[in-house]
Amino acid sequence: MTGEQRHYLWLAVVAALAAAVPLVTDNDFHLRVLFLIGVNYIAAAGMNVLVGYTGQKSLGHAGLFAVGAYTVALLTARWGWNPWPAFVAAGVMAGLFGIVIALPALRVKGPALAMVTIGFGIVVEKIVSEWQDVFAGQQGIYGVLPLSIGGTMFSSRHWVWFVLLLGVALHVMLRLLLRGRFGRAFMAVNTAEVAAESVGISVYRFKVLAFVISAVTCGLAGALIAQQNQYINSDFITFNLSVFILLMVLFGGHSVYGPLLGAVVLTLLDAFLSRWPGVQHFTYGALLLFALYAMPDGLAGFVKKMARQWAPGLLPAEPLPQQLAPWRPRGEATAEEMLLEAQGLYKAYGGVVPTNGVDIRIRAGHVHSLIGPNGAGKTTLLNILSGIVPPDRGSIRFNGRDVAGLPPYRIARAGLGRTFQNLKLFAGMSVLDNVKLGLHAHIPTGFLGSLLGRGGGAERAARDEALQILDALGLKDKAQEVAGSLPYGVQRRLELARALATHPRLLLLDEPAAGLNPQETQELAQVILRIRDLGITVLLIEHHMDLVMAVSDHVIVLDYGQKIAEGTPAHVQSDPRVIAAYLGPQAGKEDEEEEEEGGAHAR
Ligand SMILES: Nc1ncnc2c1ncn2[C@@H]1O[C@H](COP(=O)(O)OP(=O)(O)OP(=O)(O)O)[C@@H](O)[C@H]1O
Repeated sequence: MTGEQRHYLWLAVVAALAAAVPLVTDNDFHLRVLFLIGVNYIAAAGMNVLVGYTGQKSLGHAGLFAVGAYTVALLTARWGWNPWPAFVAAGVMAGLFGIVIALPALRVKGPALAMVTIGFGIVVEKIVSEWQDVFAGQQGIYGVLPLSIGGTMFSSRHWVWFVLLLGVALHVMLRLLLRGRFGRAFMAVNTAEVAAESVGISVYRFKVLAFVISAVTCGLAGALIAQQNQYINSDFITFNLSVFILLMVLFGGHSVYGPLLGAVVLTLLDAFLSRWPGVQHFTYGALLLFALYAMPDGLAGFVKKMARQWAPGLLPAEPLPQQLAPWRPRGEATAEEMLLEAQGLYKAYGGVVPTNGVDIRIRAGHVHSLIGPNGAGKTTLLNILSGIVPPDRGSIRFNGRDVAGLPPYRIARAGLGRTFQNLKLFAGMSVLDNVKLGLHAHIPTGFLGSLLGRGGGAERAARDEALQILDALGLKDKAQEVAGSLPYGVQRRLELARALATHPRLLLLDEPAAGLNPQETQELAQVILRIRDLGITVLLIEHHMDLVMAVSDHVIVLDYGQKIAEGTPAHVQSDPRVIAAYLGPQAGKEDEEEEEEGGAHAR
C-alpha cells in the first residue's frame, strides 16, 4: 500500500468513527462539542496556510469570522435569502475582506500584518457592538436561517455530519494544495523570501493568497456558528477569539494534521474550562508560551519527531525512480547572441556609490566573470541585474526584454537564475523540494487544479526532472535529506542545482567557491564548464583567481563601483589598472613604469 492510499484509509476510518458518534449519543452537549471541533478545524485549517506555511501572524481573524457570521445573519434574517447561497456568500465576502486587508498590509515587510489585523479585529468588534441599526450590538440578530435539506432544518446530528463532511473535503483539498507547488511556495516564502523570488515566486502574491484562504475558512466558520445557533451577537467577536484561532495553529503545528490536533485538544479544553473563564484565559496564555518555547513545531511536529525516533517504519520515505535520463536544459542559446546589455547602471546608498555608471554586455554561451577588490560593487551589480536592488538609473535589456526595475521573480521567469554569496537555501525542506522549487515556474498546475488534485502528472514530471538535475550534480543520493543538514560544500552545489532548475539562459553565480576546499573548487570549475557546454551562459563573481582564469571567456573588472577593465583573462591580468586596484596604486604605477621602460628599451 502506498503512503497516499494509507492516508486515505486512515482518513476514512477516523471520519467513519466521528460520523458514528451521533448515532450512539443524542446528548446535546457532546454533539455541540463535536460540532465545535469541526468548526474550529475549518477555521484553523485555513489559518494554518497563513501562519504555519507562510509564516505570517494575524491577531484579527475574529474580524473575518464576524464577516462570515454577519453575512449569513443579514442575508437570511433581514433579506430572506436561502441559507445555502447565504453560506457560500459568507465565504466569498470574507475572502473579499481578506483581499482588502492583505493587499496593503503585505506590501510592507515585518510585523505590519499583525498590526493591521489587530486593528481590523478591533474595528470590527466596535462596529458590530455599536452600529445598532444594522448589527444590533449585544442584543444580536435573531432568526438566522440554519442550513436545511428538503425543507427540513439541520438537527444537532446533521450539523455534526455537515461539518465533518466539510472538514474532510477541506482537509483533502488543502492537503493536495500543500503537497504540490503551492505548498512548497508558501514554505519557501516563509523560509527565504529573496530565494523564493529568485526561483520565480511572487512573495507578495503568495502571502496575499495565504491570507485569503485563511479569511475564507474563518468566514465559513463564522457562518456555521451563526446558522447553527440561529443567532449572532457582538459577544462572539472578541480579541480572545482571534487568539484562540491563532493558538490552535501554533499549538497544533504546521503540518496538515496540526490544525486537527489543535482543534480537538483546544475545543475539548475550552469546553472543560468554560465554567472558569478566568482560568481559561490563563490556560490559553500558558499554552501559547508552551507551544512557542517547548514545541516550536507544535503538537504535530512533536508527534512526528517521536514517530521518527521510535517507529521510523510509520513514516517511510517515498520511493524514487532509479533510472534517469541525463538532464538537458530547455531552450538553448545561440552562440553569438548578446544575451544581456546593461547601460549606465547607477546605484547609490547615501554617499556610497557601489554601482557608478556601469555598462556590461553578456554574450550568450560564454562564461563571464566579474572581479574586483572587496567592496568594489560586484554583489550590488548582480543584485541589480537580478532585480533584488532596483537601479537609480540605467537600462538592462535581457533576453530581448527591458528588465530594469522589474521585481526579481519576473526577471527569474524571464530566464535569469542565480545563487547567493551567503547561501539562501530553503533549509528546513528536503534537497528534492529545494530543486522542485527551482522548477516552480515550469509546473503548469494552477490553484484550482491543485485543490482538485489535477497536478499529479506535472508533479511526477517535476520530481523526475529535479532528480535528473541532482544526478547531474552528483547529489541524487541526498534527494531526501534535509537541505540544512548537509555539509557546506554540498549545500553550495544544491543551490546551484536549484538555480539550474529555473531553466536559466543566464546563470549568475555569486562567489560559488567561497568556503569550498581545493578539491571542491576544482570540481566546481568542471561543473561551470559543463553548464556552459549545455548552452547556459554564466556570469561569475569570484575571488579565487585560479578558478576565474580557468573557466572564463571574458572578465569584467570593477573598482569603486566603476568598470575599470574587461577582456580575456590574459588581457585583464596584465592591465595596470587592475593590478593597481588589487595591489594598490603604487604597484600599478610601478608596473606601468616598467611597461613604459620596457617599451622604451624595446624602442
Ligand atoms: N544596502 C546597502 N546599504 C548601504 N551600503 C551598501 C548596501 N549594499 C552595499 N553597500 C555598500 O556598497 C559597497 C559595495 O558592496 P558590494 O557588496 O556590492 O561589494 P562586493 O564587490 O560584492 O564586495 P565583496 O567582494 O566583499 O563581497 C560596499 O561599500 C557596501 O558596504
